[in-house]
Amino acid sequence: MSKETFPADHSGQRASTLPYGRYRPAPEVDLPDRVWPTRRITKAPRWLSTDLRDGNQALPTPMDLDRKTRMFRLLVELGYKEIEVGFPAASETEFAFVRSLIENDEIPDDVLIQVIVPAREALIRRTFDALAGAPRAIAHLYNSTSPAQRRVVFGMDRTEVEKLAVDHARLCRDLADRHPGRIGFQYSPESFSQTELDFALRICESVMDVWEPEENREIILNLPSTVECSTPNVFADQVEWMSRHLSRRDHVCLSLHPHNDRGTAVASAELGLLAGADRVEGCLFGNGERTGNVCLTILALNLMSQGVDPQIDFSDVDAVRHVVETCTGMRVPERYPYAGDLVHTSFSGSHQDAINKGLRALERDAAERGVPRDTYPWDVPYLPIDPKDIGRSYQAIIRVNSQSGKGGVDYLLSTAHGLKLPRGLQTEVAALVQRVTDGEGREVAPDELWSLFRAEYLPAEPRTVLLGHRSAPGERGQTTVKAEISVDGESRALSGAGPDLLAAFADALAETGVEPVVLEHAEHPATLDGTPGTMAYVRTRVGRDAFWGCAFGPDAPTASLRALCAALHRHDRSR
Ligand SMILES: CC(=O)SCCNC(=O)CCNC(=O)[C@H](O)C(C)(C)COP(=O)(O)OP(=O)(O)OC[C@H]1O[C@@H](n2cnc3c(N)ncnc32)[C@H](O)[C@@H]1OP(=O)(O)O
Ligand SMILES: CC(C)C(=O)C(=O)O
Repeated sequence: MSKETFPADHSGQRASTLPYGRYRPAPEVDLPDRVWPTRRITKAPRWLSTDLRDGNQALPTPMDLDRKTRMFRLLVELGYKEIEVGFPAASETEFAFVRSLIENDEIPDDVLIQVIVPAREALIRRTFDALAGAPRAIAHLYNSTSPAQRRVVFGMDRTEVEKLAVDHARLCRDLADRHPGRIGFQYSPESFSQTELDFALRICESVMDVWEPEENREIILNLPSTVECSTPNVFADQVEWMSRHLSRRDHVCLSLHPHNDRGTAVASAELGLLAGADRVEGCLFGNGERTGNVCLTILALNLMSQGVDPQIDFSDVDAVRHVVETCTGMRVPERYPYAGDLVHTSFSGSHQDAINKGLRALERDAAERGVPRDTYPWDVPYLPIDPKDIGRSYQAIIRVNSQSGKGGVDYLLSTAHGLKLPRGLQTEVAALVQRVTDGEGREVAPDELWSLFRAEYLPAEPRTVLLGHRSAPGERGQTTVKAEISVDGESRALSGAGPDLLAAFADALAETGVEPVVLEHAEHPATLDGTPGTMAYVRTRVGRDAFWGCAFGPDAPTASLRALCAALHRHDRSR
């Protein structure tokens, strides 16, 4: 044997020409005793939907009043209790929407609306005008804090940016004090994840000094990864560091606002929760600036998949998706977790086989234990959750193309038509289907699969037709049969004997010049074209070859004898 190492070294993998040297890694957080890695998420966080704000500001065509109202109602129906309804100072539409919610009494008593505003006086005043008459609301103040934003956007140093935040926090407090309803506060050090932690802490503390959180006067500090710029563990360290260092922590709701620039917003949010956050802001299906906000749908269903109640109703995820797609004009991609068209669909044979077996085992185990199938513990390979739990039917779970095997074919024939093909027949039908899928390079739809199966195994006009039969016990435990058949339209009366009915019929058929030997036989109750009866499968050797035949009949004996005729038909056709 060669002494060469395996796998081979990677010297073939060459340095790229990408200018990676322009980019700097995220700074590490000095937190050697971090605790988040050993924690688990055991309850749903507080959720805030920002579909109507961060989601909306990222759309090529922002939602109009009608679409915003439709989205708001959806969010309420789903169970969101904190909803950021807009940026009232941005436009007339945004302002009018907040007014319409308040004036039309659209906000349920247990739902808190939130409005966002930057640290700019005129915009803050306009925002509070929008809230007139609201019994309760959260005013969400933000300003960016990262070194780059301080330098290029504000042209300010740390102290000046801190003053900007404090002055406008004070204005918010003054306006809130004059508001007849109850206005809570949220502050976001925008671009938190790119801000030096000591400065993020300092500015949050200074804002808190103005808002004075205390018992029954919670404030929300929201930590955005405005641009996601590190692996989720670094974000988690940042969150844990803040959570540990913040004063008045008992009166602070620590919130996260992850974006998805690196494609890891969900992981960042989940690790951030482990790190001590209480609340997550995000959007349905991850809508939002650039690559989006963290996806609230995924976060919720990830919780469900771990046995934790997400407290949001995604029991009909496709209906939710429909409303979101209509309101935003965005499409949820096919492979999108939980909600994409293809995420519960399997084309590949080994997956289909395992899913098929897993679903059957689930049905069987649930029935054996007398537990309803829909509450029985889920353990089906390749399906992290039961698609039914989020309102999806099983129709699309298995689709057949050239990557598929017998498990998939069997699944479709059994779920759509109640067939229980014997294993050998499954293999044969899969090969038949493969000739189409491979030969024509395409998928075979369930209806087409059924037509293929019927044309091959359930011939409408077999050469040999069973017209009638009568059986009786014979000598030495044998069964005798008298049968009337027609072969190529010519009627014949036959009789035979054998150890069972099928063998007796095979014996009788010898009179026609064929001598079938029954090798396998199966049958089960079935309904064909709305008629209840029996489906039978018979594998017969004729000469050197063996053929499966299938037939439906009003009773098991008739179906079985017809299945033998169907096998002979296939034998004749093969010659
Ligand atoms: C990360 C986020 O998602 S934050 C939310 C962002 N959302 C939006 O911007 C959507 C709505 N925004 C808008 O409609 C408009 O931007 C408006 C109405 C708010 C403001 O419009 P304009 O007055 O034309 O200002 P513009 O948007 O260009 O803002 C830039 C100005 O605001 C300043 N600014 C930017 N962010 C902030 C902030 N957080 N706090 C205070 N000032 C800020 C900038 O320094 C700049 O000031 P300058 O004009 O003196 O240079
Ligand atoms: C202002 C905040 C919350 C924001 O939208 C962001 O930083 O992405």
